[in-house]
Amino acid sequence: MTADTYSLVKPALELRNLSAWYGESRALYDVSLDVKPGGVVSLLGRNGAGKTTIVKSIMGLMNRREGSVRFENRETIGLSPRKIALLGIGLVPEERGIFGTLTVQENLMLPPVVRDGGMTLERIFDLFPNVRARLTAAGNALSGGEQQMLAIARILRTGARAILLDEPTEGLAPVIVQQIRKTIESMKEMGFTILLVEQNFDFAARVSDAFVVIENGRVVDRLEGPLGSAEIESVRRFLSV
Ligand SMILES: Nc1ncnc2c1ncn2[C@@H]1O[C@H](COP(=O)(O)OP(=O)(O)OP(=O)(O)O)[C@@H](O)[C@H]1O
Repeated sequence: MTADTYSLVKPALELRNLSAWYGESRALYDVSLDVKPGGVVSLLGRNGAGKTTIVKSIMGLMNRREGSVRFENRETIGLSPRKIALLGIGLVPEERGIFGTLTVQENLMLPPVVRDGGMTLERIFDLFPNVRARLTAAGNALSGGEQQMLAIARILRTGARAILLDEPTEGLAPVIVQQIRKTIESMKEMGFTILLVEQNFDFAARVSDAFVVIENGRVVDRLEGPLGSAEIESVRRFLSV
């Protein structure tokens, strides 16, 4: 999507004044951001800034959250994580959630289909040939890259239209990171709404339409891509990367 078209499209995922707590401890303060269909928004920020908490809050995984999280015009505050998933939001968590004693095929088929229009296995195997090649392997026999691919692949099968990716490139070799970049680009072309948490700013800068910078549980900056070199420098300085 070009920067011009991106600015005209209505958001699919809209956060307004989202706040969340771990027990008594407040972790998010009035976070507002939009992600459009076919758009990728990256959450940037140092360790402990609150990026994962935003993703967990969108899925309803915090015991207390306030404000508004709308997906395709439906308010999700007050809904259970299961109902939120049924609306078509899928999470690929940082720890990937692959079951080590199940095979790749079993892991792939595990999440329930939530909506029509999920990707067929054939299409998934086109995107992830490694997943097909390893179908009978146990989850714990996979490399980190293969686990990440499987974690993304199984969400695409469910019919989710918005995908929350928490640090998908963490600990992976550059060649795998490039494969994940291609996957995200294909998902964009297919119109998925993607919210990405990334420590790897170079990676995020390449795939994102917009960036939201988080610090101490608050949005401290918003940038629309593609970034100019001055903006890249200032974000880099902020993140100290
Ligand atoms: N289960 C928890 N209980 C209490 N506090 C938590 C919990 N998980 C995270 N926090 C706190 O919430 C704040 C935000 O953490 P969060 O994991 O969202 O940060 P992050 O930006 O995703 O960083 P990282 O890259 O380190 O995962 C931090 O101060 C963290 O210590």
